[in-house]
Amino acid sequence: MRFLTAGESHGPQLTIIIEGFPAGLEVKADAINEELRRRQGGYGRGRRMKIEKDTVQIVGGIRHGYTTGAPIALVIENKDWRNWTEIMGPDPIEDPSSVKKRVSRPRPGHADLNGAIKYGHRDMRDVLERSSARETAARVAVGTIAKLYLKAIGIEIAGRVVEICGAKDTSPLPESIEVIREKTEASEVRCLDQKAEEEMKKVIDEAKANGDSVGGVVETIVAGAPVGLGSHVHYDRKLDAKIAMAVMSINAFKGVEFGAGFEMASLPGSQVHDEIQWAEGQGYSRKTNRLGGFEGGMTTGMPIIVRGVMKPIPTLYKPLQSVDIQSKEPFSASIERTDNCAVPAASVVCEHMVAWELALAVKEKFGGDRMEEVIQAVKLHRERSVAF
Ligand SMILES: Cc1cc2nc3c(=O)[nH]c(=O)nc-3n(C[C@H](O)[C@H](O)[C@H](O)COP(=O)(O)O)c2cc1C
Ligand SMILES: C=C(O[C@@H]1CC(C(=O)O)=C[C@@H](OP(=O)(O)O)[C@H]1O)C(=O)O
Repeated sequence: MRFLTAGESHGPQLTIIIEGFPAGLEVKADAINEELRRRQGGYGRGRRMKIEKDTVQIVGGIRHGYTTGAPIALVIENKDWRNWTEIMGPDPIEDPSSVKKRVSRPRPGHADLNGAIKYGHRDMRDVLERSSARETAARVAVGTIAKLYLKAIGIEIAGRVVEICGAKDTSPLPESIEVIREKTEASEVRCLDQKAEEEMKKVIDEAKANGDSVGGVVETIVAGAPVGLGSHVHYDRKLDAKIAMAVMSINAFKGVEFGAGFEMASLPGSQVHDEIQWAEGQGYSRKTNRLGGFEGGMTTGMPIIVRGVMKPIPTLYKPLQSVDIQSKEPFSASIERTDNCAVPAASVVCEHMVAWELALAVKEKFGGDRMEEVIQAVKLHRERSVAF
């Protein structure tokens, strides 16, 4: 299974092609739209999100509400495009400077300068249009289909924000994915605890007032993954490593941890490894889940707990020092429309990247051209795991 996306942030649309989902999976546009709505929201977003109202058009591979097994093609329009038609048009224009000045002032922390040097762009718009996290809308659309596929075999996913610039939500995880969803949906920052929410909003407001930006930590929780997704046999078959890559691929993500994560560095083995137990009719489980659902690159059957850290947004209303690539003069970067915190939105993106990697792992282990084949194979594997 694989997917590709194309499209610029201020171009007409995002275009998505996904290959490999079996036939017979129920997919409704509304389900994708609901997840797109979740990604668009969250405290700290900028003016762009007031313009967009992301909705998906299904233009291939799904008929009468079910996948056919053919490649799935999706489109998400950029409503902002109509304000950028001249600047973003594909056709040659006589005098580019009459349309708009080149973007020649790279923002520290964004892709602008590296992309310009690498691809030889004197107008850094040709970098920023594609490096923009606008593309994460496409990933959420793909991830929603992955979530539906996983749900059909008993795997559920939720996400939450655990920190924004030092303001932490230390509340324990509720037992049920449904409760996590309800509580985070009621929160403007997608955390569980109301007091933490107020603190997080405060640090976002303070940063905004100072022309600054903030990052944070998000957590994705997966319940119901069967034992043995992924493999220990080769570096590129370890599922925790693949998930880490998928999470790190989200714009502005700089680190990933599973379970107790970096805290493990200061704990002895007796306080890290999860003791194994067995019960009639239930099979094996762990007494604790400090390893976050993975041993040997394979799922243990315990919930997967993966966290990612997002750096603060690079575009700042109070700009940092940089250099104009035309004049080579130093300057304070020009002020652009921007989010000042996108951690709540990123938590939704993280859920969907994890969903995609799990869907790949399920497909690899269980195969299947039709959904009923997948469902049957997973059921048999679960029964064998309990009886083992
Ligand atoms: C949901 C989301 C929204 C973002 N919004 C902005 C933004 O408004 N302004 C900005 O400069 N960066 C924003 N970013 C971060 C940049 O896209 C990112 O820092 C940039 O692509 C460079 O990539 P890197 O940080 O991974 O190195 C956002 C990231 C995410 C995940
Ligand atoms: C468009 C989205 O996020 C954008 C990500 C982004 C960036 O530099 O990554 C910059 C901003 O775009 P603009 O420059 O148009 O204001 C964000 O709004 C989105 O999430 O849908």
